Amino acid sequence: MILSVALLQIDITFGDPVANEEKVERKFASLKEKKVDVVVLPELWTTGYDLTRLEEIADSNGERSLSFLSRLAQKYDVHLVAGSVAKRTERGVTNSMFVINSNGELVKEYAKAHLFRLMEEEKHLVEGSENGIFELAGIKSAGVICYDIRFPEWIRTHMLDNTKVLYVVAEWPAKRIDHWKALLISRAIENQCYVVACNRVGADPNNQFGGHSMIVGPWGEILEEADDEETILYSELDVEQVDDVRQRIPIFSDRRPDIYRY
Ligand SMILES: NC(=O)CCC(=O)C(=O)O
Repeated sequence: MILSVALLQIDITFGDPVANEEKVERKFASLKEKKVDVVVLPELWTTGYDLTRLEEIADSNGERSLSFLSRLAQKYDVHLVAGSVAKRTERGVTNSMFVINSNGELVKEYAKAHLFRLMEEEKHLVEGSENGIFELAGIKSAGVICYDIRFPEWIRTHMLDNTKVLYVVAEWPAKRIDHWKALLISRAIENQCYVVACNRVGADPNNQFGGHSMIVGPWGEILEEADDEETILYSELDVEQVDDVRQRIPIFSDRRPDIYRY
């Protein structure tokens, strides 16, 4: 089975959900003529890291973003791994990913589990504790958010039941872009899965963001990589390749959880 993906590597207007929705709408209109199965957006694409104004700009229960995304999914007949948005909930604001199918239905919601202190997330956001596993386009998949990729044990938790595609949405700064690339390739090799990773570009008052959105294959090969400009990155994933690699080096059946610490 071939899965065709399009990653919207965009700049994000700081603290301005309306401007960001307008941009995303324009990007959808410019998607290639050929059929795309899944469109991926970056982390916190409605607000950016304008965390001190979340009181004002976070999305109440995600309602506004869900309605916007659901309309786009239906209009363009695509599934969405819709980055993440600042969602106001009863227990605080979460950094939440919405996965929406082409009928406009919410398939999965995942709240970022590991908050990133270097960008002061822990002062303004509350963490999630549920996994990001879902099925999309008939493929067992998982989604995580940015800093989460530094936790191989969390990613492994998502990959144990034959998950084949790992989506990563991010606002990863340029100064650590070498870590971004190495971590994505490592997560693909050690889990023998596709990694579909969408970062943002541009700057906010505190950071310059690095782009280099990537699609990595289950053998660790970079299939597509963007530079640090706004772009739409396309790729076609041959999902059966995951089974081939897992048969060649059967790490999942060779694991020794009886001797591991966690
Ligand atoms: N938005 C994030 O979680 C950034 C993570 C990051 O920059 C890192 O180095 O990790």
